[in-house]
Amino acid sequence: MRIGILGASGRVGTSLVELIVSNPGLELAAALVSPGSRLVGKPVAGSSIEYRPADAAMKSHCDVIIDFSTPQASMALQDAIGVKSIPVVIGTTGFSAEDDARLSACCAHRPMLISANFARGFEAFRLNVLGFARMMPEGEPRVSETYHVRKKAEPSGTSRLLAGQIEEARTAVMGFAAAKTPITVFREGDTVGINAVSFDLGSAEARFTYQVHTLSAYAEGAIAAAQWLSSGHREPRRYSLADSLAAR
Ligand SMILES: NC(=O)C1=CN([C@@H]2O[C@H](COP(=O)(O)OP(=O)(O)OC[C@H]3O[C@@H](n4cnc5c(N)ncnc54)[C@H](O)[C@@H]3O)[C@@H](O)[C@H]2O)C=CC1
Ligand SMILES: O=C(O)C1=N[C@H](C(=O)O)C[C@H](O)C1
Repeated sequence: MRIGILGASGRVGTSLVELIVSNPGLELAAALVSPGSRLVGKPVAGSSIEYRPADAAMKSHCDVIIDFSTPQASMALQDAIGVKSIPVVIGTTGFSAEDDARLSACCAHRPMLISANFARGFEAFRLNVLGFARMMPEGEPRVSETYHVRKKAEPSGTSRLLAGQIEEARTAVMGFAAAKTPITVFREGDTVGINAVSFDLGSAEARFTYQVHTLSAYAEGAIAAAQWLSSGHREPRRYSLADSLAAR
């Protein structure tokens, strides 16, 4: 399978490149970086290709593209792909509501799997949190996150996803609009990712914590999703991580 990476010089992109070039069953077809990157034209270690600016995406004959870049770069990739049917896995977070709507519209042309968190086990963590929220809707939820200091101070896509889905679950059970779930943001050193959810029941409290130790957890999950998305004929629509895990 020929994989293109958008954001190839980033934290996750670097891990993706390493995993792909060390897997004989995979081929790195494109390593796409910022147009002004000092890496443009330089060889990608362990491969036969060079780092290329993102607008070279469509000259690379990829079977699938994996994107861990920025919302702006990700949307520019969609414009570059146009109406072509190439499958795309998107890990980039921080999209505006308008961008997210445009991504959904692009799914009319190609299958796209979009997830705020590809790490192994995150889906099980998410489902357990929502299960608790549905069983104990009176529990006051709080979401918190700890990431590396280079991540913006605003809540992560993961926290926004958890907070929003907890609200939806509680509203559905209680029959009236649940309060917004508060999110507390911590930035600490090189912390890869700690996501925590607590439910205060007054006389008791439940806590769920999910910690990612290495960036490869995200990269492994994204590659597995790309293999699923590009295997067999996938209808051109928007897929979630849950879709790929349920069908394995
Ligand atoms: N869904 C998931 O499981 C995960 C998602 N993320 C998200 O992925 C994104 C990237 O995260 P990191 O790798 O930590 O960030 P990073 O800042 O280390 O890497 C971003 C990469 O995008 C590249 N880039 C920026 N503008 C570009 C452009 N115009 N064209 C091509 N490439 C461009 C940069 O050169 C860099 O290589 C963030 O949105 C982050 O929230 C991060 C980890 C896990
Ligand atoms: O930037 C990160 O590191 C991560 N970003 C994603 C997010 O915004 O949720 C996924 C993961 O939490 C790590």
